[in-house]
Amino acid sequence: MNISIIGATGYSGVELIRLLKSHPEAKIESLFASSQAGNELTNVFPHLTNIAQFPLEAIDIEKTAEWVFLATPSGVSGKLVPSLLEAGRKVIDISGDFRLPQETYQKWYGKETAEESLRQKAVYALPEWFSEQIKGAQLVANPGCYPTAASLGLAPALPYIDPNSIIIDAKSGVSGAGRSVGLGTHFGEVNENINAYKVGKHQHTPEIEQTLTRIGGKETIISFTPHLVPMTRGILCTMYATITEEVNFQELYQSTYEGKPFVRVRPAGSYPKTKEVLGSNYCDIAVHVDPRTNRLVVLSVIDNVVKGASGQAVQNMNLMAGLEETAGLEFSPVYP
Ligand SMILES: NC(=O)C1=CN([C@@H]2O[C@H](COP(=O)(O)OP(=O)(O)OC[C@H]3O[C@@H](n4cnc5c(N)ncnc54)[C@H](OP(=O)(O)O)[C@@H]3O)[C@@H](O)[C@H]2O)C=CC1
Ligand SMILES: CC(=O)N[C@@H](CCC(=O)OP(=O)(O)O)C(=O)O
Repeated sequence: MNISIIGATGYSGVELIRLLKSHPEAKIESLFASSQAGNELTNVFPHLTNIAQFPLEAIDIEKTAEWVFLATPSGVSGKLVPSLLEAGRKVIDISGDFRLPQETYQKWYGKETAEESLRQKAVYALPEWFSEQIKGAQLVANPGCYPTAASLGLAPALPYIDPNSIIIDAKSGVSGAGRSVGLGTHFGEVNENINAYKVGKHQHTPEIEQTLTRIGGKETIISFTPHLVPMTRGILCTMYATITEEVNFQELYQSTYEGKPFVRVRPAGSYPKTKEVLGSNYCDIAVHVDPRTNRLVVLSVIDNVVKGASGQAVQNMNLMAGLEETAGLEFSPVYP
């Protein structure tokens, strides 16, 4: 499979290069960037010396290979995808441009995206829940990082909780904000610090609601508060919901995710840590029942750049191509 990456010099782009270099069926053919076009990949990322030698090209649809990953900031793929589809490419979009209905996207991202008729061609690609739709798709919208951790963590419980009681308290490392320099991710601002941001207005709120509504079959409105924590990679979601029907949640989660290679339901009473999934495509989940408050507490951890972006994108490529879902992704987390 010949592959192009657009946005190859960002954190998800460079993670795609790492994963695809050791994928048994994939061959990276070309890399595209924006401000770095004209430069060499190893000038931007010296850690890839003798591993990946590529020029960084200015975006040119004609020069793209059959499989195209878009790892560009929001607002870019909405403009590129029409020509990519016309050229017959298979497209995996890591950005948020094709995840939401056009109007909802414009409201929450404050940007334009593709026409709704085109947007509807995209399959929302959370593989553990929508694999049948992903197989054979030409365009997939890779889920966001927080929506991946939150949706995988809450989905099995939906028939047994009040969908409008859900509270998601999430923490992310700074790589979630991308590689470009900004005051919010400056060392002096992040180190020895923790802060909430975008309370009540984070762009992943409607995406999580859309996914839970679709899986649970009931209109779901959530409270979602993300926090920035002083680490590089990783997301922990601590999620609360009122229980409406008593079931054995541990057994429910284990049976739901049986045969799903990248979701590991941890033993009852566990406290998964972000380092236990670092650099891997796993999402580790633990469920706790608090009988005093009648609440379910779910803990879910991922590496935001792998299961939250590029690893899940490769998992989706595997499904689209009819390969083993795990191809190129069977490695252990890095520890410590
Ligand atoms: N980081 C994460 O954990 C996750 C990110 N995402 C999403 O993935 C996408 C990429 O994120 P991330 O890798 O963090 O971003 P980065 O900011 O690290 O990288 C952005 C990439 O896009 C290129 N780029 C910048 N502006 C433009 C433009 N106007 N047109 C074309 N290309 C452009 C940059 O090229 P150059 O360097 O040459 O300027 C760079 O290669 C975003 O939409 C993000 O929201 C989704 C899930 C998780
Ligand atoms: C820590 C941090 O800043 N994370 C980013 C993650 C967003 C992202 O990846 O953007 P998409 O909307 O394209 O999915 C944020 O909260 O905005």
